[in-house]
Amino acid sequence: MRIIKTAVKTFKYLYGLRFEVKGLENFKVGSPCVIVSNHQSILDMMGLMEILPDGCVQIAKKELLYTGSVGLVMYLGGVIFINRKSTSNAKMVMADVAKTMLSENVMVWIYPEGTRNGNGDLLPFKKGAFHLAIQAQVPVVPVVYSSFSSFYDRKKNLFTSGKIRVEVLEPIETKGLTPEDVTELTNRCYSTMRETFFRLSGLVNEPNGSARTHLQ
Ligand SMILES: CCCCCCCCCCCCCCCCC(=O)SCCNC(=O)CCNC(=O)[C@H](O)C(C)(C)COP(=O)(O)OP(=O)(O)OC[C@H]1O[C@@H](n2cnc3c(N)ncnc32)[C@H](O)[C@@H]1OP(=O)(O)O
Ligand SMILES: CCCCCCCC/C=C\CCCCCCCC(=O)OC[C@@H](O)COP(=O)(O)O
Repeated sequence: MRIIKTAVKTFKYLYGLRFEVKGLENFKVGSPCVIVSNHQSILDMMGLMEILPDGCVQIAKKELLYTGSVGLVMYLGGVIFINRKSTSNAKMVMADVAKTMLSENVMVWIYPEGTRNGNGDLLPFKKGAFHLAIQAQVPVVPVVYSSFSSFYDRKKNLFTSGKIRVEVLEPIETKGLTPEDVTELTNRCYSTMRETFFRLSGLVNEPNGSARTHLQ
């Protein structure tokens, strides 16, 4: 993954993107942890590699394994593949990940929205990442990337150069939590990340829950 990271980090110069990063010290939890971040597009791969800590593996949809050389590189890079369409299968894989995290002292990076989302807000979170953290009794470390909408037109797949703000938030402890606490933990993480997303993106969180730029 270190090799992939070095290679992918250079792409930002190609695309004229800059990253403004805050809170990297929050990765130093001194133990495995589950990192959760918002997911807007394939460009997130650059954002991922920009701050990816050593000894951190990612959870990906299994379809990506069958994307030729990229799938092979991901496999060799230690990416864990899940079948999003089968909750029972995904649960089994994640239960194994909880054990491996502790035995091999690795962090796990998951996109709790479960899919790319360029709508200028966060999708409701899936609960797998939070079950994993509670099963392994490790902290959740939220990471938020500002909206790409200021420089990336998803429909035309075109983008100009731009700055992406990234914030690593305070770890959320799960020691002592049980599966009954998953919904509360998910919601707490969701609201903290959504608030940060609007702040970093210069968006105002309308009372009815929608978002608009404060420039409008
Ligand atoms: C030069 C070029 C080189 C290039 C090289 C390559 C460079 C890149 C390398 C890095 C690659 C990074 C790749 C990133 C790719 C990212 C993706 O693919 S994102 C899509 C895949 N990821 C996810 O989907 C993760 C988020 N999803 C989940 O966590 C889901 O919860 C799930 C585990 C998949 C289950 O799906 P679903 O059933 O839809 O989810 P829920 O509604 O949350 O759960 C339903 C139900 O089940 C309960 N539950 C969920 N998980 C668990 C569990 N682990 N244990 C127990 N119970 C679980 C949950 O609580 C719900 O029940 P409830 O009664 O409603 O509470
Ligand atoms: C066209 C822009 C190209 C920008 C290149 C940026 C750097 C790319 C680095 C490596 C390229 C290969 C990365 C392969 C991993 C792709 C990750 C990804 O974004 O998969 C989508 C998945 O999460 C969710 O799938 P869906 O949104 O549900 O379907």
